[in-house]
Amino acid sequence: MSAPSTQEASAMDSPDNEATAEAAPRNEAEAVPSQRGRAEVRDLSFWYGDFQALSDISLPVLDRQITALIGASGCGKSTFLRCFNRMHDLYPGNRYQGEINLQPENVNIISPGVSAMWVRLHVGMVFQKPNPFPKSIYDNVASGLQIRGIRKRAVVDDAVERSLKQAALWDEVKDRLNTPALDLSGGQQQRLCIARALATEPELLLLDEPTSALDPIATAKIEDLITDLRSEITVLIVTHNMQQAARISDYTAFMHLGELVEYDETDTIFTSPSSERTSDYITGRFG
Ligand SMILES: Nc1ncnc2c1ncn2[C@@H]1O[C@H](COP(=O)(O)OP(=O)(O)OP(=O)(O)O)[C@@H](O)[C@H]1O
Repeated sequence: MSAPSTQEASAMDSPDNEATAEAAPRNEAEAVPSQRGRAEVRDLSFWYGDFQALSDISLPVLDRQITALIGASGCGKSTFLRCFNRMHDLYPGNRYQGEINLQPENVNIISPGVSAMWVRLHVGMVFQKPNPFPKSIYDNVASGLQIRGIRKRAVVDDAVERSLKQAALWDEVKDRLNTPALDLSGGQQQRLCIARALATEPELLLLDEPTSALDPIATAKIEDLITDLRSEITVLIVTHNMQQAARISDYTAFMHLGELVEYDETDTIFTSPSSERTSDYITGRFG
């Protein structure tokens, strides 16, 4: 990762950013075993204008683990995820409160003193619908590196190959890297978007229902690649699919009406949740 600018460095040094990975988790996060946090969310609230969409959420996002966000439609899963790459900054009137401290830099990434561009270079995001640029396969994956000023051909070539391999797409595209990305199938396009996000070696990868637009075979390939990435990268994934959360995640956070109801190891959430609301949701009694 490149060093942040002076302004960003000073933001890191500010008292707002004193939380550390080892700091004692609070609220729901207390159930979590001691393990290194990639990000620590503390008392996060968020407003769309006058509407409060998130209330006082605290949880850790553990390093090189897959954390799933589940909950009924409108509970705030996407709103929560989008705080991590400052997507909400694009619209005036939106307001954050609290902290999301990214490690190892120990930067509160929702602090106004930290640039959204810096955050997006450290936190990658993949959306529900595949959205490749209308460029070649190679240029799609190389785009994030170019934004970072990395132009040396050999370095970019290596990063493109590594990322496409990580996204389990290399074997299918290695002989046609200069053909249009939009000629790929939907499932291939989504794996390309994952490769594009991985190319800048993000500390955290956000996935917002990455398989909801895909058929079961393409979905299985994406699930396999996410679980293969587990040893290398930290993943935060929104999913409507309970089976998917149970299959691929290590930890699960259940949200309801903008609040975090329960956060625990995925096995515990699905076999013996402590909240009746969680139990009702995962057994299909509501939502
Ligand atoms: N741009 C916006 N302006 C105002 N309110 C919004 C905006 N986007 C979302 N909301 C509201 O914020 C709440 C949370 O929405 P969000 O999309 O985060 O929920 P979700 O759990 O991701 O839902 P889904 O599973 O249906 O995608 C909802 O009440 C929604 O109507």
